[in-house]
Amino acid sequence: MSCAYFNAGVCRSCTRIEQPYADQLAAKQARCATALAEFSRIEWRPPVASAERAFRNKAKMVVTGSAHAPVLGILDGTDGVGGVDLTGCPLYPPAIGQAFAPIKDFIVAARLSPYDIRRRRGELKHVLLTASDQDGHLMLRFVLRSTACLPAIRAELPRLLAALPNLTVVSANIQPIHQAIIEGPEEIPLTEEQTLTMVLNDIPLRVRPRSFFQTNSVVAARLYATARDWIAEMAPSGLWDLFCGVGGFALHAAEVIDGPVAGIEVSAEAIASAEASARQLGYAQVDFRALDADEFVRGRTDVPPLVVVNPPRRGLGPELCDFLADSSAQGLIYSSCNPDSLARDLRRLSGFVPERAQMFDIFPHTDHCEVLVLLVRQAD
Ligand SMILES: C[S@@+](CC[C@H](N)C(=O)[O-])C[C@H]1O[C@@H](n2cnc3c(N)ncnc32)[C@H](O)[C@@H]1O
Repeated sequence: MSCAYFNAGVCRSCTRIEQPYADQLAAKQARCATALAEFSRIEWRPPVASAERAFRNKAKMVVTGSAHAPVLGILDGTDGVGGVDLTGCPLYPPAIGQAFAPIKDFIVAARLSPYDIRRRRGELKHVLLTASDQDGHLMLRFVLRSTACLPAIRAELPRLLAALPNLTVVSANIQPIHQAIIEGPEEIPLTEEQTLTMVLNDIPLRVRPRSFFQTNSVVAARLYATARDWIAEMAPSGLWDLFCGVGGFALHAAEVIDGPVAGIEVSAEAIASAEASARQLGYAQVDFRALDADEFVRGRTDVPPLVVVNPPRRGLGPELCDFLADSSAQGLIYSSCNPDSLARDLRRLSGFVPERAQMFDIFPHTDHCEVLVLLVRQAD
């Protein structure tokens, strides 16, 4: 695949884009297999490929330029003020690509001055845009230094909503800190609707402004469907989904097992979304709770036969690994976005043998990927 931004040397985010996609996939698979080489019983299933373009459901654009001529893209790396326009990035689907021009018009009309990192002046830091694949509905978040320009945003918003009829969720995130972190803790809704529904394998997953959601919906759907198949094969009488987010694994699991399913996640907002999906699907056997995973497991003896875990990049950590190793769980399904922390955790999960793994290319043209591993308790 060819990208004009990469070829011009102005964006190097897709570090592997010059490599033919089949070679990228093989290299990524080899890197995962190398990271887990010590687990010799693993049977690797064929990697799951992505579309090469238009696969990203989320755009995170830094805003630079001026209130009269805003630039949406990335910093140009020179003085921390100049930016590169990336609105034609081929990773975005049409629903996202076509929304950038009306959003720029809105920034001009509302006179939102881009945040100037060097002078520490200006208000608008980022524009975050998410699209649902099915209907092209959009969620737009303005990351602002303060609430100062909210009246101007509110005044101009009806015109933006008229220009983008698929724009159903708008919010402002207040990020007063002068740091390279994208989001702050305060989210101010600007539309009544604050949920974007992503339907994956006929399961409605409800994404709110601050929820984690995989950035490649098509490959994420394959990931959840594969986990559901592996769960069905093991036919457990109950299941925990730790780090469940808006409930992707738990809601897929509930389709194929009879017993209780618990989903645990630290974000109360994500849990509210997961509960709403369970209600919509009529799944009374699924119980979602907003808790820290370590806290949830501490002292428990009622561990179900199968546990699904999908932690952030840092992995499970020693406490959770030791708890699971000492528990009565007979199987584990570990979905990881970091083969290194995955390998470290697998080493610590004594008593479990990794038997099967599959790589899902959620992030084409980069070195990142998702790996799903099935671990089975070893007979004494
Ligand atoms: C990689 S995401 C996975 C989300 C979900 N399984 C999915 O498929 O979208 C990791 C999730 O773990 C949550 N998380 C982070 N630390 C946590 C903790 N200590 N306890 C419980 N959940 C946590 C994050 O909020 C995030 O939703």
